[in-house]
Amino acid sequence: MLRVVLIKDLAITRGERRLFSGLDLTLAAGEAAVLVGRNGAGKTSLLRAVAGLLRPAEGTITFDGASGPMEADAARAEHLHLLGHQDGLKSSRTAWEELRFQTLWTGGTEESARAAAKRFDLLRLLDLEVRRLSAGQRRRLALARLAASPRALWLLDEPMAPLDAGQRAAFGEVMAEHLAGGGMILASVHDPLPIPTRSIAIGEIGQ
Ligand SMILES: Nc1ncnc2c1ncn2[C@@H]1O[C@H](COP(=O)(O)OP(=O)(O)OP(=O)(O)O)[C@@H](O)[C@H]1O
Repeated sequence: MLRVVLIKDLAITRGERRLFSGLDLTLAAGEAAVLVGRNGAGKTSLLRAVAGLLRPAEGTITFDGASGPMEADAARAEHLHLLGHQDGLKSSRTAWEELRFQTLWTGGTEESARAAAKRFDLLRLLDLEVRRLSAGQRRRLALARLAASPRALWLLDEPMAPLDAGQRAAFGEVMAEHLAGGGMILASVHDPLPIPTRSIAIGEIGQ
């Protein structure tokens, strides 16, 4: 089980532009941190770097388990879930086919997929093709997939954006349970999350 993510002296460059440098961040089991900053500051880029999809210009990102350092590729493959702006859902499958397939693929069970669908009020929508869902419904399906999969580190890129007030509250409860179970959350946000978090300013002077 992943217990700690350590980011040390990180710098990220896109094209010719240095987005930030000298970023240090430690995230331990049970903790949530939010990345805040203007549009284009580099919040998404940082999440992608933690997920291993973007190579930092400088610095290190390392992962520790209960018994010490973990190999980074294995830690990412087995313990991390990135939810980006694009929900990453296949549009021609039904909501249930997609939720079931992806939950099983990431180590969950049919029961956990069904429970997550209920949690995000998706039961009436499960027979619909993904392309027929609204933006908020698609996000709820992506969040159900997240909740149904046993992954310790949630990397969330503006997860609340298309959700209505009721669904934001429901997702807040799911996040709180994830943290209480030893999970970790690193999220890019423009609006606060409904859980206790630490704020990390991205792209400020000195970074
Ligand atoms: N492939 C790329 N090549 C060059 N520049 C890129 C590339 N991808 C992103 N960028 C630039 O990197 C910068 C940071 O983008 P990023 O998506 O990380 O910002 P962000 O803080 O998440 O912004 P927002 O709040 O708008 O979502 C932006 O200026 C963007 O144009």
